[in-house]
Amino acid sequence: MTRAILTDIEGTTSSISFVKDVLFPYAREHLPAYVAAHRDDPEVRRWLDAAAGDAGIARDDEAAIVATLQRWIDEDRKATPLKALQGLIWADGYANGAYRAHVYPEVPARLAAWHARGLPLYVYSSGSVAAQKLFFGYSEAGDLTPLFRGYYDTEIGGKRDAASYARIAADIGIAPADILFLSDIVEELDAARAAGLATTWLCRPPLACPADARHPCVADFDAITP
Ligand SMILES: CSCCC(=O)C(=O)COP(=O)(O)O
Ligand SMILES: [Mg+2]
Repeated sequence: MTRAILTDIEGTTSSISFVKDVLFPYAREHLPAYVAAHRDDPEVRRWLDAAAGDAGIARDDEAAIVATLQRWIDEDRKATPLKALQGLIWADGYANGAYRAHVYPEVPARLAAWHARGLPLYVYSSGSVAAQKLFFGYSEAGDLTPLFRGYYDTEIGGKRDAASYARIAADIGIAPADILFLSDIVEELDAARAAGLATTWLCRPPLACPADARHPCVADFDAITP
């Protein structure tokens, strides 16, 4: 029996295109000026140092760190320091109205219906928790954050690692089998299943569910019956 829902964002609640064609270019463009303006903020410094450590760059070589972060954006690297810095940069774009986060049309009503039924809803995304809260706080459908009980990012572990889902289930305090994980990425669903979670694969049009799909597969949230 489903007692909680854990959802991915990109490709699941929201289009891949919004993340890749709007959010990533915004972060890429504004990264140099943001780092220059905030290099001494403790949180920014922490993530710049972490990125430098991961990349084997001297922590005082700011130009190399910025260039590395921009390359990671181009490669869609799910590196925790990059994701944290992206979240900080995106805050300005949401606040000044440069964009609002895309959500598929049926998603807000379906989340609201599950929430009204008493099903606790959680997010697990490679985007930082701060970025997730901005995303749903400034969505095209308005502020959806009251619908969510909690948020998880890669600080709890990678999305293709079964141990991450075990940690999330333990943190939520619900048996893994009673948590339904929604994602568009089969490797994430495989990892969640390995930890004992129930899974549903979102294959958004123009993609279609393959006949031999190894997870329950749907085209949208209306087809999910938890
Ligand atoms: C929540 S902010 C935008 C999402 C993001 O940065 C990203 O890398 C998407 O990852 P997901 O795990 O939601 O597919
Ligand atoms: Mg996804």
